[in-house]
Amino acid sequence: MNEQAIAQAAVTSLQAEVQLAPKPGLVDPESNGAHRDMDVTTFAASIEALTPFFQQYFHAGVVAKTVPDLYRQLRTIGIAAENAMLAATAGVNTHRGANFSFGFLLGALGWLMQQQSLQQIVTADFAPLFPTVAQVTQGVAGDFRDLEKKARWSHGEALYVKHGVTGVRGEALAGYPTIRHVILPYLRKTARRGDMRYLRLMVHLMAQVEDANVLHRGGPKGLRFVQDAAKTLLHVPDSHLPHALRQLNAEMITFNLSPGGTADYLSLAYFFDALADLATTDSQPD
Ligand SMILES: CC(C)(COP(=O)(O)OP(=O)(O)OC[C@H]1O[C@@H](n2cnc3c(N)ncnc32)[C@H](O[C@H]2O[C@H](COP(=O)(O)OP(=O)(O)OP(=O)(O)O)[C@@H](O)[C@H]2O)[C@@H]1O)[C@@H](O)C(=O)NCCC(=O)NCCS
Ligand SMILES: Nc1ncnc2[nH]cnc12
Repeated sequence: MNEQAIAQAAVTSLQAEVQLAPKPGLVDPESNGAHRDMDVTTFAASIEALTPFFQQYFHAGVVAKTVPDLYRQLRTIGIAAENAMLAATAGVNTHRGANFSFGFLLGALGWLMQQQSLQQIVTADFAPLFPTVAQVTQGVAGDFRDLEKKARWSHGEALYVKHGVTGVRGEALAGYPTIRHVILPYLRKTARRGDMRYLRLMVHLMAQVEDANVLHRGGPKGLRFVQDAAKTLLHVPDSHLPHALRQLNAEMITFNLSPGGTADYLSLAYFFDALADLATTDSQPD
């Protein structure tokens, strides 16, 4: 298994997410959703800037000697990656959350692959990866300490102080339960590839993810609106889903709501599908 192939899987996953349409409140080729400061070209520039860091995350895991060393290395790379992204997007936050999640997942995967092959990990439904991520990210808990001393809070820090919401950090510390218990079981049930499979996954995620972006913009009422609207769409047939999603997009633009966390989980879903494909191709005799 070469490092480049795994890093490239992350790149193509982010590209696939932006191209998927229609995504209520989010950027896609049809609509910029509830965003005045970004479009598909902003995301293309962001992905290009992040590309070299994905291999660095994975390689850091492959060569790490201890988990604390790996954590420190990943956060150092992560800050450099975030700065490169912001330079490429003129300061617009396209993928801060995605960079965070891909960074720790790629690093944990590299660490795990010091002992196991990708085929073994995929055959086990990625089960060993989640406790490994939870172990590697334990240092993230420090992000929640002494926040009252900080002059400025990020959106996530403010949500933690005001509502006790832990956002993407909480997911990482818990070993990404949304991937393990929502995304992967869904992907295993729906073998068909294609947009409808991911649009339906998006609806499932919007119905249950405590999306920090939606909370930041719309508060608990905004989050309830998005989750209730998505629950309704769970029962819409495939033939009617694109139209219903476009209608919800119009409403979310009106209310200025954008489920950025759900978008990142879609990227991660494409990524786990790509890893399963890599494991399959890698196991086939030449
Ligand atoms: C840990 C950081 C991500 C710090 O960021 P922050 O403190 O803001 O953390 P959160 O708000 O908790 O979440 C950050 C992003 O994570 C995504 N997200 C939200 N909810 C969830 C969830 N429940 N589970 C998983 N992921 C979630 C989301 O990211 C996506 O949306 C952003 C784009 O949408 P937009 O609405 O434009 O966002 P903003 O511009 O912020 O809002 P507006 O001003 O426009 O209204 C984009 O980031 C997507 O990826 C959340 O935004 C991390 O930045 C950090 O610590 N960085 C330092 C470097 C580092 O350590 N990296 C680790 C590498 S291993
Ligand atoms: N397509 C998208 N639109 C808005 N925010 C996002 N964050 C990640 N992907 C996104």
